[in-house]
Amino acid sequence: MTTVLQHVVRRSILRPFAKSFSSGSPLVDVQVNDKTGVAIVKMGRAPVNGLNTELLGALNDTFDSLEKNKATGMILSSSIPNIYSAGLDISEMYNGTPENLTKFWNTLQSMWINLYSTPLPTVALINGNAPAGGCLLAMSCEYRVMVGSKFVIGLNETQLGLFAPKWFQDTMVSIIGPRQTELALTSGKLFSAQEALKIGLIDELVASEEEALASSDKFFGLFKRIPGYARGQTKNFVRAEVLDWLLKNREHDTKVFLNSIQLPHVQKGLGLYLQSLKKK
Ligand SMILES: CCCC/C=C\CC(=O)SCCNC(=O)CCNC(=O)[C@H](O)C(C)(C)COP(=O)(O)OP(=O)(O)OC[C@H]1O[C@@H](n2cnc3c(N)ncnc32)[C@H](O)[C@@H]1OP(=O)(O)O
Repeated sequence: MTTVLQHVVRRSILRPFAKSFSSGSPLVDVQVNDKTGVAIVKMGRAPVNGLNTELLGALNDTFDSLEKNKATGMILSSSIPNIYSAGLDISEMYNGTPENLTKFWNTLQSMWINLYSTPLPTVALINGNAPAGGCLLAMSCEYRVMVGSKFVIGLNETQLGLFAPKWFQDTMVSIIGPRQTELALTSGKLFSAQEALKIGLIDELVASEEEALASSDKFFGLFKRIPGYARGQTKNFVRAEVLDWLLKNREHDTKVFLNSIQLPHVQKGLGLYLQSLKKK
């Protein structure tokens, strides 16, 4: 079993920076700024950046490669207008075989572990709606900037007859605290941009992507004179408790997911929810 400390040390080693970069997937576009070394990673799985096994795997590979190629920071955003991510692809969870469901969940776990624990400074540039898994992606970054006030963000799983897994919940608790998380999660609340700002679920609300990029630059600028090793260790110690739970409980977490998602009433609810989305 990998402990948090082994994980931190392994991932904090510095390597030389390469200027060009390809994500290797048509679903993820990566542009690295030659001057700053900051990578803008844009999800582009039409129509709504549903997080299926392929997109999750492509994100995971991208995070790995950015670290190996020594990017200096990462902005996680979307190339789909008005959508950050609609969260987990419900089609993957509806009528899935145990094998496919297991692969899907394990890929999600790996992607999250990589994103949550990366020593790179990370910004979520939230340029669209970010329900459920979309909110998880944004919350796993260190700084959140939302562009425009018309979008919503939150963990709405209970509205689908599901529950946010412990590590989704813990990630939110680390940002807005247990009281607000309990209120939000039990009611499946999707926060408006203004509400999210007020509660601290997002750090900034700006009017344009240009402003969001300027805010990101400012955030990355905080670390100009901080040695990467010291920053990375500090980040991971702050995040250790949340991360450690999943590192130690991956199999248990997968079993809980498989048992819950295959319950007949849960499957029925997912089917109805999918239908309601398609009927719109
Ligand atoms: C124990 C289990 C734990 C884990 C549980 C869950 C975690 C999750 O992440 S579950 C996903 C929760 N997500 C949502 O509830 C969001 C649902 N989607 C929306 O609210 C809207 O689609 C959205 C606001 C994101 C975008 O709205 P529109 O731009 O108006 O698009 P449409 O609603 O017309 O959707 C277009 C197209 O995409 C399909 N779609 C939408 N979301 C999903 C999804 N999460 N998974 C799969 N497919 C999705 C939707 O059905 C439409 O399909 P077509 O009609 O076939 O084009």
